[in-house]
Amino acid sequence: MNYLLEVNNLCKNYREFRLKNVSFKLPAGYIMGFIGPNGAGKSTTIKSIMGYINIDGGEIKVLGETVSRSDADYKQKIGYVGEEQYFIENMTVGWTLNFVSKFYTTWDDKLSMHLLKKYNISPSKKIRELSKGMRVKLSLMIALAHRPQLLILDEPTSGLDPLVRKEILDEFMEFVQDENHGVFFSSHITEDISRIADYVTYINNGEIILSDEKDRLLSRWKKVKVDIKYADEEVKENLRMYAQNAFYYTGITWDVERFKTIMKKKYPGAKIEIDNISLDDVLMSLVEVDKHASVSI
Ligand SMILES: Nc1ncnc2c1ncn2[C@@H]1O[C@H](COP(=O)(O)OP(=O)(O)OP(=O)(O)O)[C@@H](O)[C@H]1O
Repeated sequence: MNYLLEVNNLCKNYREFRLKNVSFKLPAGYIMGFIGPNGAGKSTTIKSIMGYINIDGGEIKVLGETVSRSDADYKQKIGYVGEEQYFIENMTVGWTLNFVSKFYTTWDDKLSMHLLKKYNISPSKKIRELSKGMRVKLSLMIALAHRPQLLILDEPTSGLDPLVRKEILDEFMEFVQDENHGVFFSSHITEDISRIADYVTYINNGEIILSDEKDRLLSRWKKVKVDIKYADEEVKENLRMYAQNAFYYTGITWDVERFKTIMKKKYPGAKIEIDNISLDDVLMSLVEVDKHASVSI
C-alpha cells in the first residue's frame, strides 16, 4: 500500500507530558481523523510531523521518505493549517496571497483566484476584517493553492458554525477525489470525523489507543444485551461500559464475533441482542475510567 504519512514510535518529552511511541499510517486516497481530549497530544504530534519541534525518538515518513526537522523540501508537499492563523493584520488578502506564494515553487495562481471566488473572500479586504470562518478558509486556500499531495490540519473546524464546517469538510472530500491525495486532521468534533473520515486515530495522554478504518471499527464495536443469568467475570472482562439490572446486562464489545464465540462456548443457549453504536459511543467507551465498574440500569 502507498502511504502518504507514516508515524512510527514517535516520542516527545516535555517536562510534564510525553508522547509515547505514537504510531499510525495514512494510505493515499483517504482522510484520517485524529481525535482526543484536550491536552492529549494532538498538536504536539502535528508539530512533530511538520518539523516545528524537535522529537526525542521515532520516525516520520511523508510520501514514503523519512523526514527530519532540517528538511524544508517535504513541507512543499504538505498543505498545512495550524490551530491559529497568523497573518499580518493590516495587510489585505491579495497582498497576503502574493507574499505567501513566493515561498512555494508549485504555487498555482489560477487555483488561488478560483478558491478566493469560491470562498467569497474579497482580495481587497484587510486581514483584520475577516471573520474566524474566513480566516480558516483563507488558510485552507493557501494550503491548497500550492497543490500539495497531503493536507495536515490542526483543529480546522473548531469554533466554526455548522455551515462553514460543512464547506471545509466538503473541500477535504473533494481533495481526496484524486487518489494520490490524503488528509490528516485533528478535531474534537466526533460528528465531523464520523461524517468524512475513512480512518480514525484516537490519542489519550500521549498514547495511541486506537487507529483503524472507521467502517471496520463500526462493524466490530457493538452494544450487546444479554440475560443476567449469563453474566460472569470473563464475560465482563470482554465488555466496556458494563451495566446491569435484575434481568439483563449490557455492554460494548470491541470485537462482536469474538464475544459471540466466547458466549457460544460458555452459554450455548444464551440469546445476544446486538445493536450498532456510533463513533461517539466507541470513543466514550475508550475513555471509560474503570471498565469493570458496574452501574445500575
Ligand atoms: N512547549 C511546551 N512545553 C511544555 N509542555 C508543552 C509544550 N507544548 C505542549 N505542552 C504540553 O503537552 C501536552 C499536550 O499538548 P497538545 O497541545 O499537544 O494537546 P492537544 O491534544 O493538541 O490539546 P488541545 O485539544 O487542547 O489543543 C499538554 O499537557 C501541554 O501542556
